[in-house]
Amino acid sequence: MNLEQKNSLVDLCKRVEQNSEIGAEHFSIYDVKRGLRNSNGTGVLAGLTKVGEVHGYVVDDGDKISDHGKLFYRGINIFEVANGFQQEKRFGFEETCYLLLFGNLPNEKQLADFNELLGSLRELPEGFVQDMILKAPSKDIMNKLARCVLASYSYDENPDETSTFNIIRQSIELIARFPAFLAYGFQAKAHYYGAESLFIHKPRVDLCTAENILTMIRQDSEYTALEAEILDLSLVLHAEHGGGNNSSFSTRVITSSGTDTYSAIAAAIGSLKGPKHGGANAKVMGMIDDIKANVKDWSNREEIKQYLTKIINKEAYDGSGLVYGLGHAIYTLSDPRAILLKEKAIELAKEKNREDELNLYLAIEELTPQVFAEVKGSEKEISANVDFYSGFVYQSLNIPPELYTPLFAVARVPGWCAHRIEEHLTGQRIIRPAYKSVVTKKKYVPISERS
Ligand SMILES: CC(=O)SCCNC(=O)CCNC(=O)[C@H](O)C(C)(C)COP(=O)(O)OP(=O)(O)OC[C@H]1O[C@@H](n2cnc3c(N)ncnc32)[C@H](O)[C@@H]1OP(=O)(O)O
Ligand SMILES: O=C([O-])CC(=O)C(=O)O
Repeated sequence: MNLEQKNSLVDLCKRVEQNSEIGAEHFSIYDVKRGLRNSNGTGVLAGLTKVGEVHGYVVDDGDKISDHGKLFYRGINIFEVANGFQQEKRFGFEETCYLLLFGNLPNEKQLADFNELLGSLRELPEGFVQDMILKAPSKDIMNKLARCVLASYSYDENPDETSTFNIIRQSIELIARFPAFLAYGFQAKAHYYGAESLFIHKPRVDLCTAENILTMIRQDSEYTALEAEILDLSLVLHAEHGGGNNSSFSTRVITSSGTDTYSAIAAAIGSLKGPKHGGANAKVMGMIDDIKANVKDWSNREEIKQYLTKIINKEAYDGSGLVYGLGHAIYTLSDPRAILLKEKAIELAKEKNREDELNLYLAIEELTPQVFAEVKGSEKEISANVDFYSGFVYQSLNIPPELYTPLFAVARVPGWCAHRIEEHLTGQRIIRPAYKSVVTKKKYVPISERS
């Protein structure tokens, strides 16, 4: 684009800004549920699900009352899910995929068969790595994941059929292949944009999802049992979050049009990438670096508070006014996933000598709600969400930062697929809410008469 074209685009931007102005009063006149939220802060009821349940408050006489967060996968509390497989010293992500997709925990034989099936599907189709990944590397791995999903359409002999069998087949194939999409997308980026040596390790049928990720992203394929165990737990904790989160709702909206699995899952990845959703885990890391660079004494709570005030006042970090990793649409007092990840962060901080850094996270978690209340004069409860400690945990496992949000995507595929299947089986209608037009009616003007 030349300078003249750029300037004319700047003028067009001003025009669209003027033409897009909708006075705040219109939203109350027409009782628009901005962000699909009711006036008391609860979400608009948009559907029914048996996949996941997210509890963050109780409603008493129309008032929203804050509560500690609870998360259920197919009716089972996430704490029980995590304790269950960890106590039995097993990996849990595959069992979680089975639970989310089919509705029940698998017995030993069912889990073994499912693991075998996933193992047999992990390798990418012939030519895929060369043609779809290495020939078009991307600086952003989320973009690469979305493209891998869309490209999978061309490698599927029956991509469009929306029978339950076909959707489940495609879902299992995607769950199996995502670790390779992530690892090879990362290798292509590191090689073509970071001048690193290129290595492509094949997935192994005998390894679980977490182990395959670690083995494929590392040149020496080495990982410790603790690293695999923590990554597996993190995948489990990120696997599902009800039908209303932005990416699962996107999956349901798109599924309701009757389109193919690849289109629906690619859209979900686009949603998850956003900094207010899964992209927040990467934003947290940038924010922590920014705080470290600007707060001289990390143990000085007053200094931290002052900097958080600047962030919320849009005077620091990315100017968005957001303290990333805090706040949630449903959770108020706590996010159960953040509690579990915080436990891991504390363990890892001791082991890796990162306690000073962890103390900074703990201070931000504790002080942000105070600063938020002071600056905004808001009674809204904000607490650490799943994205706050996940980056610290991944960093302690030596996982590169550009993979933090993509790992969230790998984990969420079973959740998205379970919602797609449920929408397909129970939705029955295209999702199509209303938009009230508030534009003044005008006549079409012939081109010769326009100013
Ligand atoms: C996996 C996940 O998606 S978990 C969420 C990950 N996202 C983040 O961590 C980003 C930071 N947090 C946020 O942006 C928000 O808390 C969200 C998007 C997660 C949830 O937002 P909601 O609960 O719907 O709150 P909503 O968007 O209505 O915000 C209400 C007000 O609180 C502010 N607010 C909410 N969270 C924060 C925060 N973390 N820091 C500063 N301000 C915040 C909003 O900017 C808004 O202010 P305004 O009224 O002046 O515009
Ligand atoms: O529920 C939400 O809005 C966001 C979230 O935490 C998730 O999708 O994991």
